[in-house]
Amino acid sequence: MELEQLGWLQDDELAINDTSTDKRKRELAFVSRANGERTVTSEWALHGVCEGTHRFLGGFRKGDGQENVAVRPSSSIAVRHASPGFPRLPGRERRFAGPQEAAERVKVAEAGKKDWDEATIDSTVKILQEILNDRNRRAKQDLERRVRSGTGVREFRGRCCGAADEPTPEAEQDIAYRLIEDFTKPSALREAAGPIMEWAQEIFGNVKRKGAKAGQSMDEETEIQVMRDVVKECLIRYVVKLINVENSESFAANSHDAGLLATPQGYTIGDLESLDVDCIKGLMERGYGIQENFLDADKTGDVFRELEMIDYDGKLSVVQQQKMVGHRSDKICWVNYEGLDREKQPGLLELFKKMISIPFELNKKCNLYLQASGSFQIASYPPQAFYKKHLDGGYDAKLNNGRKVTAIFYANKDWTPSEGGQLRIYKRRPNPYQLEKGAEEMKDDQVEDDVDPTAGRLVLFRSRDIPHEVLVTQRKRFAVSLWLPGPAGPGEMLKGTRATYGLEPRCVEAVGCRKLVGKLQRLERAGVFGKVNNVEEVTSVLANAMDGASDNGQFTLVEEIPPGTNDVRGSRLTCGCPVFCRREGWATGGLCGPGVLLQTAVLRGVGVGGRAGLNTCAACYPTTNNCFLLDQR
Ligand SMILES: O=C(O)CCC(=O)C(=O)O
Ligand SMILES: [Fe+2]
Repeated sequence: MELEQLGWLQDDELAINDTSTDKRKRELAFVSRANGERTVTSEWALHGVCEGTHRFLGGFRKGDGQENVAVRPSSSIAVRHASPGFPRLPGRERRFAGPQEAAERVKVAEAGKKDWDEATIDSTVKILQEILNDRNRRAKQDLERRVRSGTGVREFRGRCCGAADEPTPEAEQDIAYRLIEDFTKPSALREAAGPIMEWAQEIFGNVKRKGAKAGQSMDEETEIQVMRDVVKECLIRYVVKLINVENSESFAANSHDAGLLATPQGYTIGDLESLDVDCIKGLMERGYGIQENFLDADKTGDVFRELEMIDYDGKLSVVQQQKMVGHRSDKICWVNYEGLDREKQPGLLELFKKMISIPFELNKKCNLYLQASGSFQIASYPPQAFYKKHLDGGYDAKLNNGRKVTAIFYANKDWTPSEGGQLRIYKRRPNPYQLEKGAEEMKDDQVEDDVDPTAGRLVLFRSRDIPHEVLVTQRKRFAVSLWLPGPAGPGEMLKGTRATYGLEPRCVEAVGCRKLVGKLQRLERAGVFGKVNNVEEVTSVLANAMDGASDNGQFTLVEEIPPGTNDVRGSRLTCGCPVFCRREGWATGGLCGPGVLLQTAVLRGVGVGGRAGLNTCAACYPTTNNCFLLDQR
């Protein structure tokens, strides 16, 4: 097996990639440490993504000095000896830096930026470019994966495995593509060169200091390689951070794009506590949630007056599409935040800001992988208008317009049921993933709720799953809608528990996990959703691979967490056991055999004995690579 060092993750942790040509193995990344003998004998962890049905997302760390490490996603990969390129490194437990920490570091580094002279910056930019383009642009691909992780945004076509670097016409339109290109062009790298190099120097200095303390030193060749790896990692992290900031800001500005993942870290445009737990729970469980007073009465009044003005000014028009004739009779226009008049539209400004924040808040609290969005539809339904039953999105190629969640705000004062115009919500249809797993197809849509378009009310629903209509209205009725794009697969369901919606996922460190057969071990960087105590639901916390799409790599179902603590007594550890593993006799009944057993179809419960506990390590978000160093595809 060939191994390639992907780069430094944090001081003394190294990411290693299996570079063998077998595509199924390609994306495995080991996070590892080497001892002086250049063999993996100390603690190691692994994280990875295997393509196809054996994809797994997750990671754990084991603490004994075992030399053979094998992962069996679809075939076995054994790390017997680390690659000769392994540097001598001091050993120390260390967590990965979170984005805040990274941002702090960037800030520190930025402080000294001015001291860099032109010639040094020029040569640094050359080095950075070289790193990005080295070895079939591996660093750039890594950057791309991190930028795109979880977004469902198109992959670069034909780029995998170092294919030709020709962007397709579509790629050029793709926001991720554009941002990556923008932030890696020479002029942008000139700006970033100083901070990145200073940051890298700081980390490198730490590594050396720690090495010296432990009486270890690197030879010159190793030192160069290590520094290069550190620079590469800093470069990628720095650019990812800039792109995330750019992404979140652009949606308070003037973007019409379906954007990148709405990453809550560092989000400052609006607050991320606008939604009630019940509203989120409703969205996750029955497919729709309702929230009153999303905007206060004064601001809602402003919104109403501003909508009246828009209508009065003749800015709204009927939808001309042939297929819509007889199907809807409202008038609409599309507006984004930047298109608003700061003086004359304070209500809509406030509303847009709050609605733009919704995907960021939902991503913080659920596993929906929503993208940022900033294009609002303003609709006016004159008396007798309607919008017949429809879905806003779908799953198959024809219907999938990317929309995952519909958010609608109403500003119509004192609405009474006799005035009609209700949003009629039908029962959530089972999605293809549920059908595949045996859920029953629904023959006819059944009415679930009639929602008055009352002032201050926000409705969220699953665009792909909830049939809905607007009943004939007797009075003019306004609606402000925002569609939040997101991938159809991930996050459609969280399995194993219903108690975790609306709770912030966080990393956990599981101490004292015992596999069914074997000794006490540590389990790190599992994800856990909040601290709750819900006896009714049996499992109160779900800790899993955080991809939300599958049970792959899912580890921990926790039975109870006493209120107000993160300590867990009597948890159960689960992990997947692929059928082939059992066939080949690999199933030793636990997570940590000589082979790491990874889930495909069957889940196994593994007892966790004794002192099992989950301690939060940091509030974090699954797709930001800070606790899961994963590329999520
Ligand atoms: O205005 C509403 O309540 C719903 C409108 C709607 O379904 C749509 O615009 O797709
Ligand atoms: Fe709709």
